[in-house]
Amino acid sequence: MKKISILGSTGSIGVNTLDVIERNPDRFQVVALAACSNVDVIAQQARKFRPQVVSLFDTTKVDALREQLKGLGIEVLAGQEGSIQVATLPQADMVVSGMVGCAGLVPTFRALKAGKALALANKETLVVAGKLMMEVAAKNGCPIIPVDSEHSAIFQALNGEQSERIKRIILTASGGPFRTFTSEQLEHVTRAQALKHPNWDMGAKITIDSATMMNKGLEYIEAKWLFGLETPVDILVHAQSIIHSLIEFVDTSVMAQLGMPDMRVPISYALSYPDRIECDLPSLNLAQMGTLTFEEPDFERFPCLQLAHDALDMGQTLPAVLNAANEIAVQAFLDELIPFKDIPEIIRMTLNHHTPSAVEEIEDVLEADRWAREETRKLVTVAH
Ligand SMILES: NC(=O)C1=CN([C@@H]2O[C@H](COP(=O)(O)OP(=O)(O)OC[C@H]3O[C@@H](n4cnc5c(N)ncnc54)[C@H](OP(=O)(O)O)[C@@H]3O)[C@@H](O)[C@H]2O)C=CC1
Ligand SMILES: CC(=O)[C@@H](O)[C@H](O)COP(=O)(O)O
Ligand SMILES: [Mn+2]
Repeated sequence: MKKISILGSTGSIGVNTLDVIERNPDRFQVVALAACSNVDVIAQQARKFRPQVVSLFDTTKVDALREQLKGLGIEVLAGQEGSIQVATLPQADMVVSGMVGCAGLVPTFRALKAGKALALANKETLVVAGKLMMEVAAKNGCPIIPVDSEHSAIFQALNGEQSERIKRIILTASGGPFRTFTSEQLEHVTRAQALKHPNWDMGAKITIDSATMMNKGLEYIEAKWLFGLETPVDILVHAQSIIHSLIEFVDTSVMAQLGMPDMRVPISYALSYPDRIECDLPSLNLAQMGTLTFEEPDFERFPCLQLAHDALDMGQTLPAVLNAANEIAVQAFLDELIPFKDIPEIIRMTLNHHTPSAVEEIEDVLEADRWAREETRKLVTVAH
């Protein structure tokens, strides 16, 4: 029985993870859950899965959660310390990192420090602190099994081969809801349009990231940390999200992983790796699908792609600043304070205002993150 702690249990990744666990009660057991403020959902999850520990980041909500779980013998914790306890619970064999944004960094890092196997969905942790995360995982012998669909595809296609045998990774992108929009059309897109991903049902932040294609920029950085900074990563637009990514090996042979766009597949794989478990989900029917299409990405219409490439190339604190600026700009767009096209502009300005410094420890990342949030908020206020 594999014992699982879930960071971000109330979100899209968390709920899909619990669905996989519920379908496999003989294999997996939930030992701890953490979320931010969603009392009702985490309480309902706790009543159903009976973890030892639950935690809410929002300390003002904890009394309400304690009230709902009274008499069940479940320990209720709060704040970042609570998330860390969920991430490091001695009984947990594996931690699913499914919080959104840099908020997941410290608990995820602490899970690795505690020697936990990591099922990683929270790509932002690798974007902001890839070097530190990979170092601590290597030092403590912790496997990082990617949950992000593209990185799960690459991991599966690699099938244990050495990364040195990879010629290049081909990271697929749906292109998002605005794949065919002109630059002029992008000036007038609405929040509701941006929240309609063509293929995937996900949380709001990543859905907007897909619309700006910052998601692919973040995934480019994520792939570099997971599969080798020297490995070339090309982005290929594939509107149907059926081929989840490909690897070209040095002999030009190409391996791909395909499947219906359903996160329960990469989640099942990460939880059961190196095994595979049966999933009672619809099979891929390529004949019914008919056509799969491929295009080059457009770095002009989707400037976030270039911003992410440049931030990784320049290194130091720039990826952390890129990420924080993106989180604030995306939230400002969701709050209807700025138009869609301001998202990359505001991120670019924040990056330009930043004096990069070395990242030696997590506190350096957190400091850059704090600075960038404040700077971006000022830019949002000016733009509004
Ligand atoms: N959704 C998907 O299909 C995919 C997601 N990912 C990645 O997975 C991560 C999660 O995405 P998704 O599930 O869509 O996001 P959601 O917005 O749906 O869920 C976010 C989760 O994080 C929790 N959370 C947010 N802030 C904090 C905090 N400060 N402390 C503790 N918990 C917090 C939320 O709690 P609460 O509900 O209480 O606010 C919620 O449980 C992201 O990094 C995303 O890029 C990657 C591939 C696919
Ligand atoms: C499901 C998943 O992994 C998301 O990251 C998804 O890939 C988003 O799609 P695009 O960013 O390709 O639009
Ligand atoms: Mn993805």
